Amino acid sequence: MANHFRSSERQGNEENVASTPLDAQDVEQAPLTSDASLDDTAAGYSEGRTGGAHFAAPADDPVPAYAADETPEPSAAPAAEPFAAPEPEPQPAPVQGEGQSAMVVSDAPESNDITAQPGFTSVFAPLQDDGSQVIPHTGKPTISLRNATLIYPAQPNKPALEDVSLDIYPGEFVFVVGHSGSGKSTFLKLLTRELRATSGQVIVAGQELTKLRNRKVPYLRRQIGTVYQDFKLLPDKTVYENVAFALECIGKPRAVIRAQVPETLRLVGLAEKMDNYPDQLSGGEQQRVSVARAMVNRPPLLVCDEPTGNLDPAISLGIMRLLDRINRTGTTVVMATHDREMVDSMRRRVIALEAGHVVRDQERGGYGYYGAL
Ligand SMILES: Nc1ncnc2c1ncn2[C@@H]1O[C@H](COP(=O)(O)OP(=O)(O)OP(=O)(O)O)[C@@H](O)[C@H]1O
Repeated sequence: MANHFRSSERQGNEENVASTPLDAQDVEQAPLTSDASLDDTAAGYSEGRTGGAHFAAPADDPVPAYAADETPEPSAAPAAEPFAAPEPEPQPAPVQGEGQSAMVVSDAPESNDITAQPGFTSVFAPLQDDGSQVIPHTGKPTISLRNATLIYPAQPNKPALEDVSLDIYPGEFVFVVGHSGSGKSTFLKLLTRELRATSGQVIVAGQELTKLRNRKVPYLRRQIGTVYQDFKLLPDKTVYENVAFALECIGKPRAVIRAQVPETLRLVGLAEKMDNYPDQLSGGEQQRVSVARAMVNRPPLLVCDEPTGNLDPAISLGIMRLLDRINRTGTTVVMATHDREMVDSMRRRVIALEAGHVVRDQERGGYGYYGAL
């Protein structure tokens, strides 16, 4: 969606990061409530996981300083709780199928699943389900699709998504899985209104996106943080400037930017690298910058498309810890991924797509069997 957010040209040197402690893990504990500007915006944000974060009313937003289709993924919403959830205790591996909802259409056996083999220890074990991860499906969903279909003009006879109906509630952490080409990215693009559904309804933050006027799209996107596999950092801006840019685009005052950007960079463990350029960072660090950029204005919804796709497992764990903590403050997270091990370890809600259809929607689900992807 952010077509002027160019991909950085190198993925960075992972050795440096692999050997460093997961500093995000430590700094993530730092509360984000120390500056008045954040406190000012705290009203309207609900507390804790079960309540989830609320969307700000678009009408209250200032006029955007950019055109709809030039928008980076600005994020604007009231400040969340500090990202300071306690680390969950390691739990015994959950039973496959536990918590499975009635909506399961198919869930093929996982006989090739190395994670099911005796003695296997996941790098994501620290993120294992702590039993508190099922969000009640009550109240107003953050995301609601009703018979949503998306047909690309280049593929008129093969809908990329067809007749998809589902609800995602505030505070949920939802993995979207499926074969390459199954429709995961298309689904995420419907949520951010990068694409408009061909038919059906897509409601995000109480707005029907198929009817939303283009000029209103920036207001929607302020409330959605986005994280992509290829980071999409601006190579000619420093770490600080990359994060600040998201706030500048939505007209935040300089004083707010000066307070909020360093605080967020501290949160993701990059306080020391504020003046570096993206090509001076490892891949994991670049992704932490993009998480910081997505979260700097505390959006109630975070949409992630393969955020760990370019990272090795140890670095991915650092990013997932960060996203997990963000989710535990009440932010709804929807993440497309091919990372079987991560999904199997975390046991959150899993929505599986096949050829544009939802074939499984499972609480505390596993990755499922998709063969080579
Ligand atoms: N711009 C486009 N024009 C035409 N067809 C498209 C376009 N983008 C995607 N498609 C098709 O839509 C279907 C779904 O693609 P999508 O990118 O959503 O899949 P995906 O599950 O995200 O795949 P991957 O895991 O490889 O990223 C595929 O058949 C793909 O070829």
